[in-house]
Amino acid sequence: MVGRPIVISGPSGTGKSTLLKKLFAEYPDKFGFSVSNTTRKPRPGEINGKDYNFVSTEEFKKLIDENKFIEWAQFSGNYYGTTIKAVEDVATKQGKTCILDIDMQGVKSVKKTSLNARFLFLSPPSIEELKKRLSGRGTETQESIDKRIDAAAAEMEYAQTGAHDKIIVNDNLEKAYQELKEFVLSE
Ligand SMILES: Nc1ncnc2c1ncn2[C@@H]1O[C@H](COP(=O)(O)OP(=O)(O)OP(=O)(O)O)[C@@H](O)[C@H]1O
Repeated sequence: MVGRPIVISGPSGTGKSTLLKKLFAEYPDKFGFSVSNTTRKPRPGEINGKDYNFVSTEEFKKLIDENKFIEWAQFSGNYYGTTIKAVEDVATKQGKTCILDIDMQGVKSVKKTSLNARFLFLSPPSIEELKKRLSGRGTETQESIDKRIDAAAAEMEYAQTGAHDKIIVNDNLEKAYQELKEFVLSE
């Protein structure tokens, strides 16, 4: 059965990608990501509707004006964004439960739509541990780590307001994965 969309959020470096990778590997037919819209040109091998929904800048701007996006952003001259329809399509076209990996602003935005999503917050055991993971991942500069730690504090504060249906602390990966499975399979 296709469940309500599931929104997973939490500070950068908490382990969302790691846990979702495990989930998709174990349940390839049950869960799916939405396809983003972009105005960037397709790279060789990229398939429209699968890798991205490739649209013109004009079309993209029209979707912005019509409030069709959960979130959108502009990077190096191109627009990228997730539409409400793209989330609905995961259920209607792929027959899967949609999983959205987004930040606090995205969570607030989804709450304003009619998507009727379930919200999961993944928390690091502590800010200290989060710093360690971000450094250990080796993908960020010190400046980027500092920025992510600042944003983490705001995310954690927001989670205290009861905005989520479930909070999982990722102190032990296997334990966090079991809790994640219990939550996402409970519908
Ligand atoms: N329970 C855990 N214990 C120790 N390290 C972990 C644990 N879970 C994840 N990690 C490590 O922490 C780092 C950050 O994890 P990951 O990249 O999955 O975070 P993320 O939340 O997806 O971040 P972003 O939002 O920036 O994509 C990775 O190097 C990962 O291997």
